[in-house]
Amino acid sequence: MSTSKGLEGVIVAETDITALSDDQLSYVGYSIDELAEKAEFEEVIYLLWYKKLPNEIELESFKQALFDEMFLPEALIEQLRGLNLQRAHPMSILRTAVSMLGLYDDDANQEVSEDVNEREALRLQAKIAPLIAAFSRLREGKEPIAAKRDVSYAENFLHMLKGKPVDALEVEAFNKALVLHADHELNASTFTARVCVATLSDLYSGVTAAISALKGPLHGGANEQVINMLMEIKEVEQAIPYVQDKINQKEKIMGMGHRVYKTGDPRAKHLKEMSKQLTKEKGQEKWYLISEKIEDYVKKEKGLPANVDFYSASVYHMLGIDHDLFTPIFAMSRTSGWIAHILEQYKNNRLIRPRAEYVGPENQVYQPIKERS
Ligand SMILES: CC(=O)SCCNC(=O)CCNC(=O)[C@H](O)C(C)(C)COP(=O)(O)OP(=O)(O)OC[C@H]1O[C@@H](n2cnc3c(N)ncnc32)[C@H](O)[C@@H]1OP(=O)(O)O
Ligand SMILES: O=C([O-])CC(=O)C(=O)O
Repeated sequence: MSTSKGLEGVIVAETDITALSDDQLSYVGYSIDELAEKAEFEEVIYLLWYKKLPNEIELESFKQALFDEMFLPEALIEQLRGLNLQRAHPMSILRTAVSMLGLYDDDANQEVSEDVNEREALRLQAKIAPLIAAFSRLREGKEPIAAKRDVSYAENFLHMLKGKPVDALEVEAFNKALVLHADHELNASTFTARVCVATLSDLYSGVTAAISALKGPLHGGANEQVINMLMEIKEVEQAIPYVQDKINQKEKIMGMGHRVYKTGDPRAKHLKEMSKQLTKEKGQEKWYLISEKIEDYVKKEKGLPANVDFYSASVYHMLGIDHDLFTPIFAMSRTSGWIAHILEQYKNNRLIRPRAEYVGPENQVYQPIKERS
């Protein structure tokens, strides 16, 4: 038996959702560069789930269906109030709350089928937006805000979170971030979701498992670490000494490096441009400039490119979003990709059960407890 640490380079599934090759990324054959510039997040969700871009009528009815589910059961809001909202990390709250959402969906008790999955998928994608917005507001002592009819998913989330008007550039930036985070082949959280549902467990279980995996700082949790780093650095001239010191201490620079991309993450340039525009518009260019200095230095010294988590940090900061909500927002977007992969797994399912090579001691003799050292 041969092993591949971290399953690097091991191909474990065929997929028609997302392709990563030669440091390019596409969803169902559409380049991420084009989607980032032109697509609404709702179109991308539809593309990932149904493998085609919707026409006008299909998109309208999909958006309406999402809007119709964009509310939370009252009982769930009451339960959210009782969680340890001030102290628990929002990713832990989200992990628990998405699991709780499943308690209010009768379909989660049904045997897995195409109809059941489709209804659950829509509900979960719709409700995760008011869910994050609601617990964020509740922890600040504010009441949840209802979704607005006839606005995009991106705008609706910002509306439910902030409860005040957002400008067009903010909506554009947020929509772009949602499009860019929507799917990414067999990253750790998506693989986790697929392992979970390959036992024929339900969609809520798959997404809850995926959220748990996304939370870690080597994966989605890195975006919060990036903003913490920028806040610690504070001034542009401190950027290089700070990173030099980290590298000398053999610490990782968050938001840099990637298991698959070696020359660059194709999503990063779009977020970089958004970061540049937003920081300029808001007169806070230093966050972009600090980021750029770190990126250039780590690329030069370690040959590592910025990943998707790097510039999303300054983008979300410019949108006035609490830093500990950055990873939940990643999860909100990635739910679309997790669901696409869960549906693909169900369609062509086989239990995922690899092997491990045993390297521990052998032929040990059981000793009564009193005789053990
Ligand atoms: C959405 C996402 O999940 S994107 C990734 C988000 N995660 C981060 O940004 C965290 C920082 N980056 C990392 O930890 C890594 O680059 C990962 C986890 C993303 C990829 O890791 P792997 O492919 O497993 O690479 P691994 O961690 O083994 O690193 C290989 C070498 O590069 C170094 N390295 C990798 N990333 C970094 C980094 N960000 N900063 C400094 N050194 C790094 C490692 O120390 C290691 O060096 P060594 O060979 O001298 O020991
Ligand atoms: O693919 C990965 O390993 C991590 C990543 O960039 C993502 O999930 O977006």
